[in-house]
Amino acid sequence: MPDRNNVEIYILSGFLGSGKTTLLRLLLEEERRRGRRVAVLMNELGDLSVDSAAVPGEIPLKELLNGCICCTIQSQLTQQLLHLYQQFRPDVIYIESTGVAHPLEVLDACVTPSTVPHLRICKIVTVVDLLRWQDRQRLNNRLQKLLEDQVRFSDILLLNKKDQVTGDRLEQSISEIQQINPKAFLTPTHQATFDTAELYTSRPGRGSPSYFQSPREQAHVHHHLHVRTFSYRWSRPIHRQALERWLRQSPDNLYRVKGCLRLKEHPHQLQSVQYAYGIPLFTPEYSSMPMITVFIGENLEEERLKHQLYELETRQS
Ligand SMILES: Nc1nc2c(ncn2[C@@H]2O[C@H](COP(=O)(O)OP(=O)(O)OP(=O)(O)O)[C@@H](O)[C@H]2O)c(=O)[nH]1
Repeated sequence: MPDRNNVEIYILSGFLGSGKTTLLRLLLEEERRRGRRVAVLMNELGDLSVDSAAVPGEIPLKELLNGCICCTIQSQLTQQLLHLYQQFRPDVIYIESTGVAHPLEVLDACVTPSTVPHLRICKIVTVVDLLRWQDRQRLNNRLQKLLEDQVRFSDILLLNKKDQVTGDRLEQSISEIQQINPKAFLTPTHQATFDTAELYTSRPGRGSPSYFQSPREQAHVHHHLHVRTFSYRWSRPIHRQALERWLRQSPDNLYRVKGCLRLKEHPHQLQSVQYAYGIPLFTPEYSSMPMITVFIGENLEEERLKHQLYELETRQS
């Protein structure tokens, strides 16, 4: 059964000036009609939040200024999300990331052992500026890659500013973008306006969100995200070497593992585990954290991986 305390999280991504705030305004208006409790988390690169004026005063808003979620202020994002949850118990939180944020890294900042019991990452929506897309060769390689990754790791693609492009060029952009991400829902938009029903419903064939809360494990799975996350709650200490071996052999589409656990070697000491790009790191964790580890990747076979973790944990005891 879904946990009633799960707050829906939507990440709004897209390059600088693509139309994220325009989209946020639209979504807040839609939420007002639906009568849901909403909160917003905004991240700006500078020390002034220009876009926060788009959020009506009655809506709880947290701002992360002076840094990009994915680079400098990941832990602040986690804290702010938890504050929003604890203070306001909203039904939904929209996160507007900076235009240079990598969606995977924003997702990474949202999914931590302390947030997963309360928050449910629903969709990543990317607003693509069609003019910028068509002109992307003028950006440096790193930014071109970022633009493509914003397309790649998205569930809903709004090809915005369609009023600025001609029919043939629109068709060409659609085809290029579909090649990069054939799974996302894609629609050309003006002023980021689209049928928001697409945001709140799972599309057939891509599965609907499901949650597993068995006594044995409490895992939290999102089938409808292109990039998937799930968490695993450990019930006993695990051999460090066995986990390292498992991580080394893990599929390439597992991008990130992080969380807390106990190792057989020091069963009384909580450990933090961090893994990205092939290298696991264990460090003692002195704060009180649940023994939950979070897994992030693309098209992960959650059931199989969870089964392997369960085997790993029980085989050795
Ligand atoms: N022509 C045109 N302009 C648009 C459209 N959608 C948004 N804009 C304009 O594009 C500009 C940038 O829009 P924002 O919504 O502020 O973009 P943003 O992604 O939040 O910008 P940053 O926060 O700076 O990254 C504004 O002047 C919008 O009015 C569109 O469909 N067509």
